[in-house]
Amino acid sequence: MTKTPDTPAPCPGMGDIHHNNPEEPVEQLPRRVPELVVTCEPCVTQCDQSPHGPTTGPHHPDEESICSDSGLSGSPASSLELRKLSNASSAGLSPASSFEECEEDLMGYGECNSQTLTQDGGLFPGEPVTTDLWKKSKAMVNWSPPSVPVRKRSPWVQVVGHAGNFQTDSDGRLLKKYCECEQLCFLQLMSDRLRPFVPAYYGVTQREEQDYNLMDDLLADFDSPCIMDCKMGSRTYLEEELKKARECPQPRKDMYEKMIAVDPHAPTAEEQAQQAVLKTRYMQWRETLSSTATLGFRIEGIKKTDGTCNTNFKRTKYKDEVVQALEDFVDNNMLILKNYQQRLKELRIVLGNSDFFKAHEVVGSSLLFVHDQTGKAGIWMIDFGKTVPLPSPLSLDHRSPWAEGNREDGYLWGLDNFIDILTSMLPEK
Ligand SMILES: O=P(O)(O)O[C@H]1[C@H](O)[C@@H](OP(=O)(O)O)[C@H](OP(=O)(O)O)[C@@H](OP(=O)(O)O)[C@H]1O
Ligand SMILES: Nc1ncnc2c1ncn2[C@@H]1O[C@H](COP(=O)(O)OP(=O)(O)O)[C@@H](O)[C@H]1O
Repeated sequence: MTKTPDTPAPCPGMGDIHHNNPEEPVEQLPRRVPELVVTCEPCVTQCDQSPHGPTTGPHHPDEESICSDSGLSGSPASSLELRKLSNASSAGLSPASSFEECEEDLMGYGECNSQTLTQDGGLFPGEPVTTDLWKKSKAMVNWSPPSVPVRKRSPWVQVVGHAGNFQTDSDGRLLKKYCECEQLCFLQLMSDRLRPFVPAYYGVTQREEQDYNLMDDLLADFDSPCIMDCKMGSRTYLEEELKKARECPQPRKDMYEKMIAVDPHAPTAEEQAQQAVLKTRYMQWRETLSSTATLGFRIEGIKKTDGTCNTNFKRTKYKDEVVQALEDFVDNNMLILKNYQQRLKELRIVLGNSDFFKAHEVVGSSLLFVHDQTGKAGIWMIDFGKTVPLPSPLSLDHRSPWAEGNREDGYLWGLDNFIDILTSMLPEK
C-alpha cells in the first residue's frame, strides 16, 4: 500500500518532476497539443509505513464495509480518512450507484487522451512515461481525437486498499496518492519486460496540493467488469518493518480490533491486556489465517458484474476454498478461466526474464484480475508501495522459503500454486 507523507521533500536524483495536470484543457494547435505542465515541484519522501503512531491508529475493525465505488472519484482524497476497505461481504452494490455521472468518452479512450513526453521533447498521446524520457521538459504535442463512436465508460471501482488513496481523471486515468517507492518502481517498469503486465505510468500530477502517481485505469476497456484483487507472496510486510517493530515497537489498537473482530481468541494475554498488537504480529496472523502462508497468495476482494462485492476472504485458506471463490468469480466460465491461466503462464515467463523482478523484493503487491461478459480477461500487477530494490549482489529466486535476512518474498511460489489451481479447475484436454 502507499502512504502519503506529511512533509514534501526534494526528490534526490530524480531530475525535474513533471506534474501533469489531468484537468488541464487541451488546446488545439496545428500538429501540437498543449504544453504539459512541467515544473520542478517538491515531491515527497519515502512512504510513511506507519502513519498512525502507537495505539492511535484509525478505528477500523473487521466491520462490514464496501468495495469502494462510493464517490472517491473526483472527490478530494485528502478529505477522506485513509482506511482499508475491509470485509464487505456480498454487499449488492451497484457499481454506478454513488459515482459521479459517467462521462461520454471515446472508444479506447485510455489510448488516446493521455499526454506523454517523446524523444524529441514533444508529447504523444497515450504513451506512458519511460525512464529515459522522464527528464525531458517543456514539451508540446499536437493531437486531435479520432472520430470514433462514443460509449459510456463504466465508472472506476476500487475493490480493496486504502479509501481516499485514489481519484480518477476525465481521461480515464487513475491518480494514486504519491509514494516515492511506487514512483521509482513504475519508472523502471516502463522500460522493463514487465511493462505489458503493469498499468501504463504517466508521471506525477498534482491536485489540490496533493501529489499523485498517474497511471492507466485498468478497467477502462471493460464493460461492467468483474474484478478480483489477489495479494501475492508468502509475506506481506518488509524485513525493514520487522526491524523497526523490534527497535521501536508501536502497538496498534486498530489492528487489535480488526483481529478480535475475526477471532476474539487470537490475541495473547499480553495483547489482550494492552488491547493492541504490533503490526508485524497482525500481518503474520493474517498470513497464517489466509492462504498467504500455505499457498503464497490470497484473495483480497472480488467485485462482480452485478455490483456485489466481497472482501470477506480473511479465512479463505485452503485450496478447495480458493477454488470455490474462483468458480464464483468467473461464474463457472471455463473460457475466462483458460484466459486467466494463459495470462498467468505468460506472466511467469516474463517475470523469469525481468531485470526489475530479479532486483526487487516484491511485498504486498497484488494481481488485479479483470474480465467482462464478452470473455475479455486481463491480469496486471499493481501496488508497488512495498516493492524495494535489493542490495547488490543479492538476488532472489522468489520461490525459496523466507528466513529473516534472505529477503525472499515467495512471489513465484504463489504464482506456481495459482497456475496449478487454475489448471486443476480446467477440463482435461
Ligand atoms: O487488509 P487488512 O487486514 O485490513 O490489513 C491492512 C493491509 O495489510 C494493508 O496492506 P495493503 O495496502 O497492501 O492491502 C496494510 O497497509 P501497508 O501496505 O501500509 O502495510 C495495512 O496497514 P496499515 O496501513 O499500517 O494499517 C493493514 O492494516
Ligand atoms: N491501475 C488500476 N486500475 C484499476 N483499478 C486499480 C488500479 N490500481 C488499483 N486499483 C484498484 O484499487 C485497489 C487498491 O489498489 P492498491 O494499489 O493495492 O491500493 P493500496 O495501496 O491503497 O492498497 C485495487 O484492489 C483495485 O481495485
